[in-house]
Amino acid sequence: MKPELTLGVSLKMYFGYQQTLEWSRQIAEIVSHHPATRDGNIELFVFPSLPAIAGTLEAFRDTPVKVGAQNMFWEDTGAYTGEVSGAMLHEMGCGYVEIGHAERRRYFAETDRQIADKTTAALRNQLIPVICMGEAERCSAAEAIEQAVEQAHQALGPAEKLGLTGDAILAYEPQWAIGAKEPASAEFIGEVCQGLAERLARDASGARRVIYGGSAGPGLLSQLGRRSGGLFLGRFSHQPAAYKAILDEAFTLLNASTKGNG
Ligand SMILES: O=C[C@H](O)COP(=O)(O)O
Repeated sequence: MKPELTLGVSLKMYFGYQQTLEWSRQIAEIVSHHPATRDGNIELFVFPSLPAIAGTLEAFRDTPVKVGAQNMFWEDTGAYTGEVSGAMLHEMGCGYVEIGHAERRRYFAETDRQIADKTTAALRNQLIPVICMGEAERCSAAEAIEQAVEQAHQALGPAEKLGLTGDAILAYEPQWAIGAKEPASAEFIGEVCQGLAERLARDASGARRVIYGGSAGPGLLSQLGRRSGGLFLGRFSHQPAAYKAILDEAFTLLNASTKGNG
C-alpha cells in the first residue's frame, strides 16, 4: 500500500558528523512517540552526508524513518574513485536515494542522461529514487508542469525501457525557491504538483508520488492540504521543534482525510 503522505529531509552539507547523529537521535525520539506515525500511512526519509549514513541508520533503527544518500553513481562496481554505488547503499540498509538535485546539476554539471542512468541504477538496486526536478526561472504553473513532465520522462524513460518499473518519488523543486526566504505560493505548488501527478498517471510513468521542496517549513503542509504528496525539507527541518510542528500538521491532515473518507 502506498503511503498517503511523504516527508523527506536532505541535510545537504550543513551539519557536521556528530551534529548529524545528534539531530537524528532527536528526530528519532520525536517520530517514535508521534501519533502521525502510528498507522503507517506516512513515509519518512532522511538523507545525511555519506559518512554519516551508518550512524544515521543506527539512530533511526526501530523507527519508521528510512535513510538514504543524497547522490549515487550509475555503475554498481569498478574503478570510479570517489563515487558510491547503489549496490553498497542497498547493502547498508538504505531504502532511498536522491537523484538530480538542482545543486548537483549546477555545481557538478550533472546532465539529464546521467540522472537517467542514476535513476536506472537506483531501481536496479531496489532503492526508491527521489528524482528532483523543477524550472530554473519563475514561470506559469502550466509551463512548470510541462518542464517537470519532460524531466520526469527523461529520468525514468530508460529504466522503464528496461522493465525497471519500481517505486519512485518525484520531488518538484522550482530552482528559484531552493534556498530562498520562503517557498513558492501554496496555490502555485498545488497546481503544479497535482498537474504533474495527473499527467504521469496518464502515461507510461504510471502513478507517482509528487512532493514539493524549496524553502518548505512549518505551515506549508496545512496550506497545501492534499494537493501535494508531501514535502522535501531542507533548512527548515534543522530545528527538531520545526520537524515536530510539520509532523503535527501531517497528523491533522491525515486525520482529516480519514474522517472525510469515513
Ligand atoms: O533538498 C531540499 C531542497 O533543495 C530544499 O532546500 P531548502 O528548503 O533549504 O531550500
